[in-house]
Amino acid sequence: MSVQTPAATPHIKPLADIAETILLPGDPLRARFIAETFLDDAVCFNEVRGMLGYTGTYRGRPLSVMGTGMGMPSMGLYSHELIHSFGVRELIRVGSCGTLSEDIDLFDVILAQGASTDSAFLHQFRLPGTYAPLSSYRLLDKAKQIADRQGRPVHVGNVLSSDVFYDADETALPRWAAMGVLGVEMEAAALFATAAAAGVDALAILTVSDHITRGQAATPEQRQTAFTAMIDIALEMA
Ligand SMILES: O=P(O)(O)O[C@H]1O[C@H](CO)[C@@H](O)[C@H]1O
Ligand SMILES: O=c1cc[nH]c(=O)[nH]1
Repeated sequence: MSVQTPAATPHIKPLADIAETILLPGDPLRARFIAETFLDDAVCFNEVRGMLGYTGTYRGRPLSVMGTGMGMPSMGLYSHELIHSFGVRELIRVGSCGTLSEDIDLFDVILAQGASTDSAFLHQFRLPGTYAPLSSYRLLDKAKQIADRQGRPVHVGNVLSSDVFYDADETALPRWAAMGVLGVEMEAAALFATAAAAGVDALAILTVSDHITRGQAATPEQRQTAFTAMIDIALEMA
């Protein structure tokens, strides 16, 4: 199902319909790569601020893909507009992350069951305690089943959505890792909370681009294009 795209929002001027299911990489060039490489009949639906978005089909099913930029505020505003102004119902982040785990290797895939955070983003909901942003169990279970069917091993668990890429406190990440956090990225918690507040489904599928304790890192080109395992799982979610 695709929805008719109404008026523009401050950050999305719809040039075409947006599907009810959307893949959300941080990098708009990764969105373009996914659309041009994997979607049939892909048309660009957004160019505002260079935050490229495309709608096409995958195996005959409508699917959109759009960049979100980096960080919780950016994810917060794009996911809000996609849900509330354009009727998107399933939002699947396809991102990169770092890890400190010796059980996880560069380019491994993590399905984020939950996203802990050091961000103040969740304060807007004024909850009298600590909210645990979770992915949609329906989407998580579906992604795990797709990965199993494809014979792709994945890690499933908690990640950290951090406001800080270059953390002045070098003890922070090891302390999160000691709590079993598998990976660190910068958007999933905002996506999960925004989706939960709106009653729609969200998931984050992450590729490990940095092994922080081993000092390994993907190249900028690999961050744009070499995440095929994650993309193969995400495309089947449509
Ligand atoms: O590769 P993306 O999806 O942008 O995700 C990760 O990469 C960026 C940092 O380099 C942050 O956005 C982080 O969450
Ligand atoms: O937020 C991020 C994303 C990729 N790699 C990291 O180390 N951190």
